[in-house]
Amino acid sequence: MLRNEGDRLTRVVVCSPKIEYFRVDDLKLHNITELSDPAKAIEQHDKLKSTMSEFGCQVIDIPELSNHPNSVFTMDTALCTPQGYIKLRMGLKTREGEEEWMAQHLETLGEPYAGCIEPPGTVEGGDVILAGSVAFVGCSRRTNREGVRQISDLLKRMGYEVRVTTVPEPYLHIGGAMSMIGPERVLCCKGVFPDDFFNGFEKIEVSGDTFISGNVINLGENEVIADIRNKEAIEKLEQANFTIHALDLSEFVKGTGGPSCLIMPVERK
Ligand SMILES: NC(=[NH2+])NCCC[C@H](N)C(=O)O
Repeated sequence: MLRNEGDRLTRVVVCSPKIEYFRVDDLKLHNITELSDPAKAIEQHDKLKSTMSEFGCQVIDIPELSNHPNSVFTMDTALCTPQGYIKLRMGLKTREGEEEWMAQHLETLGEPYAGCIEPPGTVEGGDVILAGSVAFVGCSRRTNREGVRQISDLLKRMGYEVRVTTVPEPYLHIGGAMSMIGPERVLCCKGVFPDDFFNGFEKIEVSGDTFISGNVINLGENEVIADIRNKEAIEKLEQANFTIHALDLSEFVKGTGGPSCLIMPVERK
């Protein structure tokens, strides 16, 4: 059950890189810029998992989907809501199949099914951020207009006010440019969002010079996980009295992912 990405993280699904993430035939087709170093990637991912466990979050680690190097980026494949999970539909051809794989794992975990995105709609998890009574949705290279229409319908039926914006380059998803950092607080990149987009929320703004400048994992209680290179966000959050777990996630930046792309939050309280 997840109502607000700003709440405390209590249960998460991750997928440790073992074989598939290091076995990429065509980097471009998988939107991966560079092959990562296996030993480093495994160590970095272990640190991510232990940071979440030590915070008190249950971490469920599922095996990679074969021939799907991007399956380590579990964020994108489903959306957990107050009524159960929504099976999404990937916008990148080489990721097709990850939706069904994740749906099966969520079923095993006892998550109720709450709907799905049908063709020709595409929606990736990085483009939907639940924030209590509001849902922030990005229309992007990965989430098309029809996908936005379908996900908006599903979320409105659950009582969400849906706010949609177009995600500009260099961001892949809305989640590269914003993260919830508390129930009514967001970290966001300047110049990306309409002026009234975050009405009712308190903003901490960063200039946003990379595709993941606005991307952190909200653990809850003013604690976040950030990539060590995300200096401006770290500095601003420190000034706001946050505790930052600055992790080196270089091997996943090579795969064009930020910290939150590596987790599928199933429950927040
Ligand atoms: N939510 C995210 N930003 N996920 C990053 C996904 C990266 C992956 N290479 C892709 O292009 O699909």
